Amino acid sequence: MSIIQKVRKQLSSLFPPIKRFLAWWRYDDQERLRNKVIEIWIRSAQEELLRAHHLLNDIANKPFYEVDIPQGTIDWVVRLIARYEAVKRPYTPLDRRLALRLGMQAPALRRRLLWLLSGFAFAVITTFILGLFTDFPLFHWFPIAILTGLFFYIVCLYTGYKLFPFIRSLTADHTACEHLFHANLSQIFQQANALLHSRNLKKVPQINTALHAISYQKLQRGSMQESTNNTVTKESKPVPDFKSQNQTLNHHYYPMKQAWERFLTEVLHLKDVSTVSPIHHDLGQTEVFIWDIPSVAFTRWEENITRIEAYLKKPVFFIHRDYDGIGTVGVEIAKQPLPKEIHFQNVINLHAVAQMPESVIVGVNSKGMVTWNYRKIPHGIVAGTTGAGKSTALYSIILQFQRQNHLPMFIDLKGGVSFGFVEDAGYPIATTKEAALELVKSAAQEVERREQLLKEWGVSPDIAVYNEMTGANLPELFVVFDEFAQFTDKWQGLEEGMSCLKAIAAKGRSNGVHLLIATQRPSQESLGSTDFRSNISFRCIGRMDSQASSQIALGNGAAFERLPSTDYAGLFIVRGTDAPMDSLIKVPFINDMDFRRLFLEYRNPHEGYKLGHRAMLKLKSCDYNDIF
Ligand SMILES: Nc1ncnc2c1ncn2[C@@H]1O[C@H](COP(=O)(O)OP(=O)(O)OP(=O)(O)O)[C@@H](O)[C@H]1O
Repeated sequence: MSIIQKVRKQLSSLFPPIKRFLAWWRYDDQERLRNKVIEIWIRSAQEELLRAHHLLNDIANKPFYEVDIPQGTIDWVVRLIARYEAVKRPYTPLDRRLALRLGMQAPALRRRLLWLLSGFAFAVITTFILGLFTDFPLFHWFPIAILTGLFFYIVCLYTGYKLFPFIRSLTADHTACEHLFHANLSQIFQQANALLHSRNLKKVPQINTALHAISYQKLQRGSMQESTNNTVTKESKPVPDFKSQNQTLNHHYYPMKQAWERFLTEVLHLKDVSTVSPIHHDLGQTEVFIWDIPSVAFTRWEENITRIEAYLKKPVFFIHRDYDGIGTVGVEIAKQPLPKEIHFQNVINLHAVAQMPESVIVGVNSKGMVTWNYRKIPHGIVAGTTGAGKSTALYSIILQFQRQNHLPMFIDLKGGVSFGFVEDAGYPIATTKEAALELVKSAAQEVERREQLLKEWGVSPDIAVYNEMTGANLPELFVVFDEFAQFTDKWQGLEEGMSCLKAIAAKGRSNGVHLLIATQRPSQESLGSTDFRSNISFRCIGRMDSQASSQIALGNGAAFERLPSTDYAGLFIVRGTDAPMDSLIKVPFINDMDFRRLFLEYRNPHEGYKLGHRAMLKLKSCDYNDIF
């Protein structure tokens, strides 16, 4: 081996760590800091709630006359739970001072120091060079150095580490906070809340006092609001009073009475509809009409969702077969239509999303965010006619996969028009059918390899448990098809490709290999056999241009009948999410440029991961938490 080759070999072994260091320097600083802030935020909220829960537990285990805890402490517990009940997000611990302190301590400080030093060095070198060639008095270097240092420092303030927009986005982004709350705190909160309202604790006079104080305050606040509302709407028409808690038993007047009566007579062909009236429950964002009409079967309500929406001019949220277990049909109506457009940045906080490793946000319905848990429902399809917003839906899901450190792999047979750039961030992409076949084959091999690994380790259920037990870092893989029909056109590799896809669809869940398929026109041919289709249970279906396509995608005509024929961009019917079946959602909008920018901000942490091979090149992730 010549000397040059030896040197080159030595140097090449240096490159990966240098590359990794540069990637860390460029991409991870803010990410890590934000994750840390969120972690601290959640942890302190958790501690708070746990303290409250333990205290309530203590009280519950004592006879009520032996409770000698000061009233102030009990007030604190009751208020804490009431506050979390009203606003579902962690509270004060994320104050500006804390975040700022964190921000100042870590990378920002380091970066600013670097700028300052470079400014200083620059000034010294310049004055020295000037001194060499001219009779520039050298003692001037000191004020010049100070000025240049200051200049660089100001530059870094503007271009460097931006913390405030993050705080603003985190505190303003209520939905994301709610999601964080739901993922991390809801269980402990519910336990504490249930305990607080248990029969045992209601006997404790101190708790009663605290509860009364809170409800009194609420009442006062309510009456104040009412009086302000009255002054504002003095001239408006009187509104029927449905305030009595959350239901009305007024059988003569209920909201949308005329519309309902028309629906009952014209669609359900009932006579004398004035004698039937629903019980009305107001649930905040939605309202339920509970109908007790034995002659109308549940399926007739379900079949007529589109008509109900047309008569009431409001979207149906869900039809309950047995509302509250009282054997009657409950038609839940959203009070407001879905927003015309919601922007990705306002709904999805990528830093919060990184904390929820099993699910991604797909969109919002009338009650809030709708998520897809890909560990439970491993494969998905996004379909819709041209302009339905499939790409947008894919973009927001893919960005979330990426931030959760999973490994999306792309098959873009339009020659890489949509996803070609992902290569720049180190993600695999196939742009020809042959390459696609290779990718699909190696994904299927990966399923087998992982199956083997799980068997060897005796880990029965899934790859997440395997990772936890062995300390391995096997990423969840997502094979994303941009337009599936292009892959399933007749060609010689189709049969082999489809059999690999079937294997992934059947065995991918426990092995962490997923399919996400986008297509314009779902058909028998383009979606393959029924058993393949039935394994793809997450459905996100936009407007379809025919009843038949909707039938294939959803098993009913909803995507053709229920979704409007104009202005349908971003509206989807979803299945396999945490929302009720066939929920109508709006997908957040993100344009191509923003998607590209956000995607390229983050480099593939699993670069070099060899699919289907036993030996893997693992990028060892550094634990930079110690900077705190
Ligand atoms: N969530 C959304 N909210 C509002 N408008 C949207 C949304 N998604 C998409 N749109 C609008 O619809 C247009 C088409 O969106 P997109 O390219 O995602 O559709 P598509 O279904 O992928 O279409 P094609 O199949 O032709 O590629 C966008 O340019 C945008 O104006």
